[in-house]
Amino acid sequence: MEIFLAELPKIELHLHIEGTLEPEMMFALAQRNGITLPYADVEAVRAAYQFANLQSFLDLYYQGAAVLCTEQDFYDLTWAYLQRCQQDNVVHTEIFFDPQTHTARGVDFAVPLQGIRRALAEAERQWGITSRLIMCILRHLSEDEGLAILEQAVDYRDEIDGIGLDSAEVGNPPSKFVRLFQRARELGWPCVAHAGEEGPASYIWDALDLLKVVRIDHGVRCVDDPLLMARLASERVPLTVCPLSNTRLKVFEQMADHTILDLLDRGLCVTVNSDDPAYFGGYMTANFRALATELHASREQLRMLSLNAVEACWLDERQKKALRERILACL
Ligand SMILES: Nc1ncnc2[nH]cnc12
Ligand SMILES: [Zn+2]
Repeated sequence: MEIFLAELPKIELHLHIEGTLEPEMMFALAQRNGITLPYADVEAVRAAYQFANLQSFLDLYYQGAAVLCTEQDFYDLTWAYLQRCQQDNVVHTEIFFDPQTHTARGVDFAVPLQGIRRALAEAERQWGITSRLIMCILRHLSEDEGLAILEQAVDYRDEIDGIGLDSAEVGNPPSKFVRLFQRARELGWPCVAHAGEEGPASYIWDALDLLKVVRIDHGVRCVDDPLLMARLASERVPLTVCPLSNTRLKVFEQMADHTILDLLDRGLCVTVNSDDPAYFGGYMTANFRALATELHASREQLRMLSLNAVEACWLDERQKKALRERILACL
């Protein structure tokens, strides 16, 4: 199984680049930028990663992101993640970034974008890893603040491939962002949204019907609503599920309780992703491994999860066909 897990070509569709900041890099960048961290050492950072829910994670995630200041910082962060992709046989990745987290600290809008883009281009050149970049709107902030950052993105239209919605879900429903997503769609961007991670199944309906997203990030709360599950299956709406994240943030008490394989068996287009791997204890292979060891997923199911990600990704049909063949060749 371990060889199969290593060799299976993987496609990642739910990855926050700020969530790949390993404690070692957090310390190195803090030192480089003259920032004092509220931790004595790397071990103290890791020890602090005990989360009760999404908000307790987000507090540390935004605090950690404050060490990212220059284009080189974002390049180094993204490059380290792409090296992990290479090791894990991730052949295509669609990455989120949160510009508002950085512009709020006085970092220019172009800085994260250009650092991330430079690393993505280098990984495609060196290793053939293809990618897309999705700009996320922070839902705990106002729609007007989100609209302002969306207008800044217009100047970089060709360097941003889609718009997403993340951060604190409960109390910040999709209905808060209808105008923003309408504007994003008018500008030609495909849209995605976190929905049904901690929030109710109704947020998934609203992300689809009000925001007209093409994928749902997480979406695991759909199990509470049989009508919604039937719709997701019949329309093959992709759900970018994040198993290790879900257990670390207590969306499921333990991996044995995770419903991803039930959703797969019911015909939903579920995929496996790592979300914020530096905080949740594992990158792509670790997420697949957790399903194999703790949910007893078969090779057929794991292959199907990877094929679903091909279906859900934003590559063109020719590239998708080539990826499908590589996955099906993996026995
Ligand atoms: N899992 C998650 N849910 C919502 N917002 C996030 N930002 C980074 N990771 C997130
Ligand atoms: Zn996420």
